[in-house]
Amino acid sequence: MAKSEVLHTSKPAPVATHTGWRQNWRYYYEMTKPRVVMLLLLTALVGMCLATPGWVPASKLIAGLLGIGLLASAAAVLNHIVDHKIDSQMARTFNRPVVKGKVTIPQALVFSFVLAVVGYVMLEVWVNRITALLTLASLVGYAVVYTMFLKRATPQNIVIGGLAGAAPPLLGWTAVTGEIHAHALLLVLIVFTWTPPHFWALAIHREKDYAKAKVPMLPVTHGIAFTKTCVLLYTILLCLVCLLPYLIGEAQLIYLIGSSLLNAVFLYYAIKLKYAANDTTAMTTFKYSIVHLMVLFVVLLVDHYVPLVL
Ligand code: HEM
Ligand SMILES: CC(C)=CCC/C(C)=C/CC/C(C)=C/COP(=O)(O)OP(=O)(O)O
Repeated sequence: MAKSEVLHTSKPAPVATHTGWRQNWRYYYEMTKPRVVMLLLLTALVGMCLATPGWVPASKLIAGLLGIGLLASAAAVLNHIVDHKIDSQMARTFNRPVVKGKVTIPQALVFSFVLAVVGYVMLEVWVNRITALLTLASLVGYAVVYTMFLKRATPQNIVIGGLAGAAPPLLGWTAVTGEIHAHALLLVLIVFTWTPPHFWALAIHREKDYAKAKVPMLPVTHGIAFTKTCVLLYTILLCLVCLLPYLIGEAQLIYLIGSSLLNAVFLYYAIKLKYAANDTTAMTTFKYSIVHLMVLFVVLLVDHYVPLVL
C-alpha cells in the first residue's frame, strides 16, 4: 500500500499551531487551486479577446482577470473548508492545508472572504456590474451549490456543477462588452461539455477513494464500465460542439484544423479507455483533457488574431 494511503485519517481538522502568515503563505496559495484558476483565466481571456474585433482595453483586461481570478480562488478556498472531512478520507487530498490543520477553518474563511471582497469590488468598480454579479454567481455555484449540495447528493453533481467552472469565457466577454452574447455561450458550452470526460476519467482512476469517502461519483454509483461509456459519449458530443464556432462563423480555418486534431486525440483516448484500457489509461485521459482545453483556447486566440496581424 502506498504511504499516502496509510497516512490519511478521517478525524476532523485539528486546530492549527500558531505560525506566521509569511511561513504559511504556500498553504494559502495551495488552497486557491492555482493551476485550475490559471486555466479558468485562460478561458476568460479568450472570452475577452473574441468579444471584440480589436484589442481588449488594458483596464478591462487587467481588472477583469484579477477580479475573476480572485473570486475563483475564493471559491476554491471555500471548497477546501466545506470538504475537509471528505478530503481527509481520500489519498489524493488527505494532505491539504485545512485537513492537516496548517490553516484553521476561521483563517481559511477570512482568507476566502478577503479574496472575494477584493475581487468583487475590482469587478464592480473597474469592469461592470453584470460581470461582478455573474462571477459572484459562479462562486456560489461552485462553493455552495456544487460543493455543499450536489457533490454529496447525485452522480450528476459535476455535470450540473460544471456550469460554474464553464462560466469564465462568458465572464471575460461581459467584462469587455457588458452584454451576454450567443458566441460567448458557445464557449461556455464547450467547457461545459468538456467537464464530464475531464473529471470522470480521474474519478475512474480514483473510484476506491470516492467509494471510501462515500461521495456518490458516477463510477461509485453506476460502475466503471458505465462511466467509461459516459466519457466516450461526452467526448463525441464535445467533438460536435467544438465544430459549432466554425459553423456559425465565430472561428475560422485555423480553429477548425486545430480543434479537429485535438478532438481526434481526445476521442482516441476515450475509445481506448472504453475498449482497451490498461492501468494508466484513465489518468492519461484525465491529463490529456487539461492539455486539450488549454491548447483549444490558445488555438481560438491564434485563429482570432492571425487575420488581424497579417
Ligand atoms: C465541476 C467541474 C470540475 C470538476 C469536478 C473538476 C475536478 C478536478 C479534480 C478532482 C482535479 C484533480 C485535482 C488534484 O489532482 O488534486 C482536477 C484537476 C484540474 N482541473 Fe478540473 N474539475 C472541474 C472543472 C474544471 C475546469 C472548468 C477547469 C478549467 C477550465 C479545470 C481545470 C483543471 C486543471 C488545470 C487541473 C489540474 C490541477 C493541478 O494539476 O493542480 N477543471 N479537476
Ligand atoms: C468564480 C468562478 C469562476 C468559480 C469557479 C470555481 C472553480 C475553482 C471551479 C473549478 C472546478 C473544480 C476544480 C472542481 C473540483 O472540485 P472537487 O471538490 O470535486 O475536487 P477536489 O476533490 O480536488 O477538491
